[in-house]
Formats: sequence, structure tokens, C-alpha cells
Amino acid sequence: MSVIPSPNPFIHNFLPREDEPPHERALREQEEARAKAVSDAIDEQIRQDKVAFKKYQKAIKLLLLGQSESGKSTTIKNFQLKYAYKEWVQERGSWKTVIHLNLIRSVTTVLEIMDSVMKEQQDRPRPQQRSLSPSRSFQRAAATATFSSSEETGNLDEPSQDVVYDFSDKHKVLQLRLQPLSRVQRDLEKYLGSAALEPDQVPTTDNITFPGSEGGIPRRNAEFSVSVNSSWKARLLGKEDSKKSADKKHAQGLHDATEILYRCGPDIKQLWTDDVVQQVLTETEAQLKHSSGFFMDDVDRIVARDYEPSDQDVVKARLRTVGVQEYHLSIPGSTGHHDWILYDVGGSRASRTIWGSYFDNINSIIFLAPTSCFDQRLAEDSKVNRLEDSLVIWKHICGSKLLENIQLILFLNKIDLLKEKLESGVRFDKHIVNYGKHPNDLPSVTAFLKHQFKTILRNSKIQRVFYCYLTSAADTKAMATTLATIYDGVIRNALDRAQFL
Ligand SMILES: Nc1nc2c(ncn2[C@@H]2O[C@H](COP(=O)(O)OP(=O)(O)OP(=O)(O)O)[C@@H](O)[C@H]2O)c(=O)[nH]1
Ligand SMILES: [Mg+2]
Repeated sequence: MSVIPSPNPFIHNFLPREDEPPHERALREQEEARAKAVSDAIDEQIRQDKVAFKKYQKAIKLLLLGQSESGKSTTIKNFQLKYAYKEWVQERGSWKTVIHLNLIRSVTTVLEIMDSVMKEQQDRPRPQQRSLSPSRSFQRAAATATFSSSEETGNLDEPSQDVVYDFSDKHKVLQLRLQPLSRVQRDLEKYLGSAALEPDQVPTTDNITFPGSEGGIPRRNAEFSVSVNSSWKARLLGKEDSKKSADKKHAQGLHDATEILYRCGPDIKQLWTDDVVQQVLTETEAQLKHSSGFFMDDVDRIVARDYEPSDQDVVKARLRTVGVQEYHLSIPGSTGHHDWILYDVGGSRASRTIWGSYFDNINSIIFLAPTSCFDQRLAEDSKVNRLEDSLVIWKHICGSKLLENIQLILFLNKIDLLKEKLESGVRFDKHIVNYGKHPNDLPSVTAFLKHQFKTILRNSKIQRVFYCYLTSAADTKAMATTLATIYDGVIRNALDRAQFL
């Protein structure tokens, strides 16, 4: 018995009635057109998503890692400066607020140190006992001023030579006249958000360990957000709705900050060029000049009402990275343009928990180890030497199973500051015990550091080439050359990997 296929019995429900009245027909056609428009929009979205996904998959993905203040964001700035200058110029102005905050922070640090020493001096029994033993607030100021740590140098806890500083009413007047800056500092910090605070100023989570050396991929922490560009930049560039009353208030606040800073300019300069203040800073070994975001030598220029940051100012400016910042660049090369995605993460201990979630889909890692911090402790944990911390992170990265096929590039950074420090007489062997009796000069110290990092890579059981560069990320010319050098290597590695997969 054969079965004759019958037409779908429900088809009539969907076909227009033969006797459909004209107004119903018009309504139906309208509804169909609307449904088609929605369907077309969904198809277009899917098409665009596919294109974006393909582009994302083809893009070269580079992750920058390293402890806080190692120079990750500064390296990204160098990438932008070299390969995305148009966008760089568009965003340059937004850094003015950060640079103002950096300058005010330095002023606050100097004032805190001066105030602490003044009080110390007042309280001291005279003239028999005149030794300088710093107070708590003085030590706090010292920490922000990139002091040598007390445990390592002994310069804070031990009474120093008898010193009496020749403070006068002039210093007290300066203190009073610069007081308005503390309010400006608070306002700017509020405006820039948590990025404006350093790791020792934000609450930390206990028991944080570096993720990813074994086990699975850690989950992304809801506390952290990914953004293509940070919100403070958008706000400062006026990309957000400027009609909002909060934004208007902020704009007024920023204008007031510029005005107050302008009026305080001559006093800031007087404070910074004062002989007694300089003597205090020298003898308490406050390495303010070497600290991040140091702009005290440029006061005249920066406090000017019409100040516009230069390229170099932006590279020098310091703003902590919170969460993950994603940068998309289209970089020309010998084989055409390549899309690059650079991931900049925060380097403080609390921020490191997020790193592992970026390990699974990247091509290369640039690891930044700041070399000049051999005599400093972590802001988050004063028991840990910063150089040792870098070696520990490097060991985790080299040994991570998740990173087995990822190219590692090491930047031994802040070489300019290391050179200055060694030349000023700070002894490397005093802080790094296994340095032995080698000379206290740049070639010997960098050779030692290279050897340390290379040995860790070799011992990690994962076979890799040791790519290592001595860098000074604040030197944009030298960095342009380094970036050009690593550029081809990163692309070649990405293409090889794509073929292999
Ligand atoms: N002199 C000098 N300064 C540098 C160098 N590299 C970075 N800096 C400065 O050091 C400060 C900190 O650099 P960042 O790039 O913000 O450090 P980071 O690794 O991104 O820090 P987090 O965002 O906290 O993880 C900035 O003020 C930089 O200008 C360098 O090689 N030499
Ligand atoms: Mg950063």
C-alpha cells in the first residue's frame, strides 16, 4: 500500500485568506515587514559577531605581566606612541589630571617628611640629644617616597648622625600656604577612582597566591572588569554624557584644581628648591626623584593654566592599573597590517588573582621585572624584597603548564634608574646576598640578573628560548627600537603556532 504525501494540514493557518479584507492585508504586511527587519538585524549581528570573532582569533594577543610599578602600562604607552599615534594624541590631554595628581602627591610627601622632622626636632631634648629617629607618619611618607627599606639599610630605625635642620618661619608659612592642595588631592583621587590609590592604600585580600602554575583555569573575579579604555579617560575626554549634573560638578572641580595648583605654583617651587628641604630629603634618603610620577622639576610648566601634557609627560605619569585594560592596535608590518590586542593587568598582589584567566588564549607574554628596586620592599608586604618577588613570579610563569606553548619575553626594566642608583653608591650586594663580591656596576649587575632569570627558565622543564631585553620604558626612543625588535618575533611565533594548531 502506497502512502500519498498529503499537504501540511496546518499550512492554511499561515497562508493569507483568499477573501482577506484590504485593511487586514495591510496590517499583516506591516507585521511581516517588521518581523523581517528584526530577523535581518539578528542575521547582521550574527554576521558581525562572526567577523569580530574571526578577527579576534586572528589577532596577536599579548599579555603584560609583572609586579606593581614594573612598567607594564608604560610599555603599553610606548606601543601606542609608536603604532597608534593618532589615538595617542587624541587621548593625551586626558592625562593632565593624572599629572596634576602626581605633582600634588610629591608635594604632600615633601610636606609630610618636613612636618615629621620639624616635630621630631621640636620634641627632642636639646642640646644633649639630637639624634633623628623618625615618627610613624614620617615612615609612612618615607614609604611613598621610595625609601630604601629600613630593614635593609638600617637608615630609618637606627638613630642617624646628630642633625639639626635650620627650619624658619618661612617653612611654616609654606606649610600653611600649600594646605589647599590636600583638598585638591582628595578631589582628584575621588575623580580618578581606585586607580589613583597605590597598593598599600587599598584594602587587600588575605592568602592571595599567584594562580595558574597547576590546576585549571582560575575563574575571573567579578571584582575585576575588562575595558577597552578606562572610564576616567572617557570622562576626561568628555565622551560621557556631559549633561549629567555630576559631570558638570566634576568639570568645575577639575577647573578649580587647575586654578589652585596655578596659584600654589610659586610656593611649590620655593619648597622644592629650598636648601633646608633638600638637605632633609638627602639625609633621610627620600628618593623622591626616582619615585613614580615625579614632576617636581617641571612645576612652572605643569601648573600653567594652559598646560598641555607632552608625550614624555604622559609616559612618565603614574596611574595604577585596576582590573584589566584591553588595547586594540592595527600594526603595519612586512606581511601587511596585523591586529594586536594588548592586555594590561594590575600588578599588585590582590590583582594577580585575575592573571590566570588570560593565560588560555594569548600568544606571548612580556614579563617586566624592575631592576632598580633591588633595595625596596613590596608596598603590600614590607617583608618581601621587590626583586625577589619578581623572581618568584617569573618562576611561576616559567613553570605554568597553562603557558607551556606561550612565548615569554623578559624586559629587565628601569635600567636607567638602576644605573643611577649604582652610580650613586647604593650597593647591590648589601640587598641581594648571593651577588657575592662582584663589582657594583651596571654590566656586572645586569649580567647577574640575566643569569638569575635564565637559570629559572632553564630549570622549569619547559623548553623555551630565553628572550631578554634591558629596557628603560620611560625612554621612548630606545623603547621604539626594542618594540620593533620583538615585533617580528612575536608575529613569527603567532603564525607558527597557528600553523601548528
Ligand atoms: N625612569 C623610569 N621610570 C619608569 C620606567 N618604567 C616605568 N617607569 C615609571 O614607573 C611608574 C610605574 O609604571 P607603570 O607602567 O604604571 O607600572 P605598572 O607595572 O603598570 O604598575 P601597576 O599598574 O600598578 O601594575 C610610572 O610613573 C612610569 O613612568 C623606566 O624604565 N624608567
Ligand atoms: Mg599599570
